[in-house]
Amino acid sequence: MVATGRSLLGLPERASESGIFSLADLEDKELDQLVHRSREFFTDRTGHDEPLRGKIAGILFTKTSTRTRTAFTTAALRLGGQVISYGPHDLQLETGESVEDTGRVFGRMLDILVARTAGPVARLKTLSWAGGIPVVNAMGQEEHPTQGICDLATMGLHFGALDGIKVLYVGEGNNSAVALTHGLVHYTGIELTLLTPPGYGVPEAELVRARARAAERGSSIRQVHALDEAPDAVDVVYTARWQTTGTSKPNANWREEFRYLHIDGAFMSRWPGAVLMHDLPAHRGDEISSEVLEGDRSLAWTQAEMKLTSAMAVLEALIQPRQGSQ
Ligand SMILES: NC(=O)NCCC[C@H](N)C(=O)O
Repeated sequence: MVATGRSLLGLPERASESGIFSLADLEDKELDQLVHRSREFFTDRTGHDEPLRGKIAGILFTKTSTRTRTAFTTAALRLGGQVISYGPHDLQLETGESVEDTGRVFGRMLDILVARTAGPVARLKTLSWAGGIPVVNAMGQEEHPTQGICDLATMGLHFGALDGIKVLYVGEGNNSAVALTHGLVHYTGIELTLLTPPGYGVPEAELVRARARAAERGSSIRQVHALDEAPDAVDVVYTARWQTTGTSKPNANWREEFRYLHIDGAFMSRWPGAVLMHDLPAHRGDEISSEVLEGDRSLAWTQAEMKLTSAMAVLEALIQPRQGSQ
C-alpha cells in the first residue's frame, strides 16, 4: 500500500511537481496500490487513521461535475480533512492573475489541490510546482486519471484480478478512454479494443505511449472503427457519453456518425459473458439504452460508488504524513 504517497511524488525531471496528472506517469506498483486501496475502502470506509486530519484540501472545479467533485469532497471529509471549494468564477485567475502566482498562494495555505479546469494538464503541474503541493487532475482535456483508477478498481472488484482481462471500449476516444488505456497497460496480458467512430478516436500519440508499456507486458491495444472488427470474446464492454465535456464536434449531424455504437440488448448479445461499464453521466438513447444500463450485467452504479473510495485512496496516498506519524 502507498502509505505516505512519497513514491508518487514528483516526476523525475521536476522534483517539486507532485500529484496525479496521468496514469502513464505512475509505476505499476503505485497504480496497483491505489487500485487495491480503492477496493479496501469499498469494503470498509472506516479503515484508516484519518490521514487528512488537520489538513485542508482545495477543490477547484471550473467545469461541471457530479461524481468527481462529490467523491473528492466526501473523501477528504471522511479522511478527517476540511475542504475549500472553488467554482468557475471564484479565483483571481478570472481577472488575470497568473497560474504560477495562484499556485504560490495555494501552497502557503492548502495541503493538496484537486482540480478540474480548462486548458492543458501543464497548468495543473504549474500549480503544483509553484505551490509545492500535490495536485490531482480531476479530469482534463487529455485524460481523466482518477476515473481510470476507479474503473480498474471496479474491474478488480468484479473479476478478482486485472491481468488477462479483455476490454472493449465503445464510443468517443475521450479523456476516460485515454485513462482506461494508460491504466490497463500497467497489467499483463491485457487485450484492449477501442471501437470509436472514424475521426473520434483516442489520439495516436496516446496510443503510441501506451503501446510501449503494453509491449513489455504482453498486452495489446487496437483501435478499430467498424463493429465487425470488434473481438468475438470480451469481459467488459465500456461506454461513455458521446458529448465529452468542453468539446464540440465539427459535423452538426455528428450523432449519425455515432449511432451504430448505441449499446442496447442486441448489441450486448454479441458478448453474452461481458459486464457493462459506464463512467456516467448516461445519456439514454444516445450511447446506451435504459435496459442495459439498469440490467443485471451493468456495473455502472458500483463504478459510480467506487469514485468515492478511489478518491479516498488517492488523497490518502498523496497527503504528507502528520508530524510524528510515519
Ligand atoms: N465520471 C465522470 O467524471 N464524469 C464526467 C464526464 C466524463 C466524460 N468523459 C466527459 O468528459 O464528459
